[in-house]
Amino acid sequence: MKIAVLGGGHGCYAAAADLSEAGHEVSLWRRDAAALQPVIDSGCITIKDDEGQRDIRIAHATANIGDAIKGAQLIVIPSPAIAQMDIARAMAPHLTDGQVVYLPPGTFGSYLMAEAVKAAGNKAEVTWAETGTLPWLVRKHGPNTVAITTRATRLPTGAYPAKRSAHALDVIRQAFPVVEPCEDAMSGALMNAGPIIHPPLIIMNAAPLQHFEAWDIHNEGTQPAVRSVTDQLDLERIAIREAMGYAAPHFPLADHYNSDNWMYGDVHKKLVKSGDWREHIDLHSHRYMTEDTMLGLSFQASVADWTNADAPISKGLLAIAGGIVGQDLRKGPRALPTLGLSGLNKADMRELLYQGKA
Ligand SMILES: NC(=O)C1=CN([C@@H]2O[C@H](COP(=O)(O)OP(=O)(O)OC[C@H]3O[C@@H](n4cnc5c(N)ncnc54)[C@H](OP(=O)(O)O)[C@@H]3O)[C@@H](O)[C@H]2O)C=CC1
Ligand SMILES: CC(C)(CO)C(=O)C(=O)O
Repeated sequence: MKIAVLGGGHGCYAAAADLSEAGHEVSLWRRDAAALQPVIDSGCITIKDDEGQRDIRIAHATANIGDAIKGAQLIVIPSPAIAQMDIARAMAPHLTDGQVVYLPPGTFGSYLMAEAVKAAGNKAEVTWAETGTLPWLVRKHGPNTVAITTRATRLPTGAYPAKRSAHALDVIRQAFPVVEPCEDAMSGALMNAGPIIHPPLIIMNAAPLQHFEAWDIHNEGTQPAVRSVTDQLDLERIAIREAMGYAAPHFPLADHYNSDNWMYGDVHKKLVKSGDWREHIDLHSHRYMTEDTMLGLSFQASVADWTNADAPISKGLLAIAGGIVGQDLRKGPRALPTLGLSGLNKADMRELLYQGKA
């Protein structure tokens, strides 16, 4: 299948390499042309994983987004949510009927990006979908080398508009056989693990993160108090899902630590052992704050308000994060009131997510 991968981060390079190795014809686009040059020059991305090290040929690498998207059945955007609106605007002139765009993970970006593309004047019948995590635990080890700690074993995925879920899932499954359907884009967004795992990790580790040059939030940064707050935050996410009427499995994050039922299987020990997560995290600019907290947790807290679900941990963490960055994160860019969606009743919200905005 022809697949476009959009973005320049760890996940995009893993996507381009893995999907190429699986036999797909991949076009990799990133906005930073100079940074892409090593891939263009060598024609390859090197994978390091349990199978060893190998060079994978990438069919196309380009800084022209129109060229990357042309003819692609599937467009995969494994980029942080903060990149989504810029990428939507850059893609808008080029999307065509039948294409499927997959956001692993999404942060409700499938709804926002679809509407941004329509607002830019492109009325093509494109289906958007999102899941709860990146299909790889991965860090770059060089300008065209990725170290993949593991791959996802389950990818719960919701589509926007949900009436085209079957088409979206059929296309995505060709690239990601472990995809599992969930109700709609909001259900997919409420599977996102980033806003659950990262806010407690960065807020409760704020002092060591600012004191030490590098700190491993998953190793010494994950103490019982942090786990306990994370578990409570995740129970709030699940209560919100239930208040929305979404069915189990809810992918409790505790499974990531205790079992092999979660999206990556039993991998937490491997992640800690890799040493790749001992890093410098700037509390103002790192995506754990700008993506998972300012967008993702703010979205979750607003859905809690909208469904009248009790969510003291979500709101408490959001308030402290707001204190760190000096902003009222209740009014974040993805909070339902900011999106103009908080006035809908549940039936109208369901209809919007199923049919798409008229
Ligand atoms: N890495 C991991 O193991 C995991 C990641 N995730 C999630 O997966 C997603 C991808 O993560 P990861 O790959 O690590 O992210 P990165 O932090 O590596 O992504 C950074 C890249 O995003 C691109 N980018 C940033 N802003 C923009 C923009 N406005 N327009 C276009 N491109 C932009 C930049 O490309 P350029 O340099 O070309 O400007 C940059 O290189 C995130 O949502 C993350 O939360 C989830 C679980 C695990
Ligand atoms: C590994 C994981 C799931 C937790 O930090 C992640 O999201 C990341 O590193 O970006």
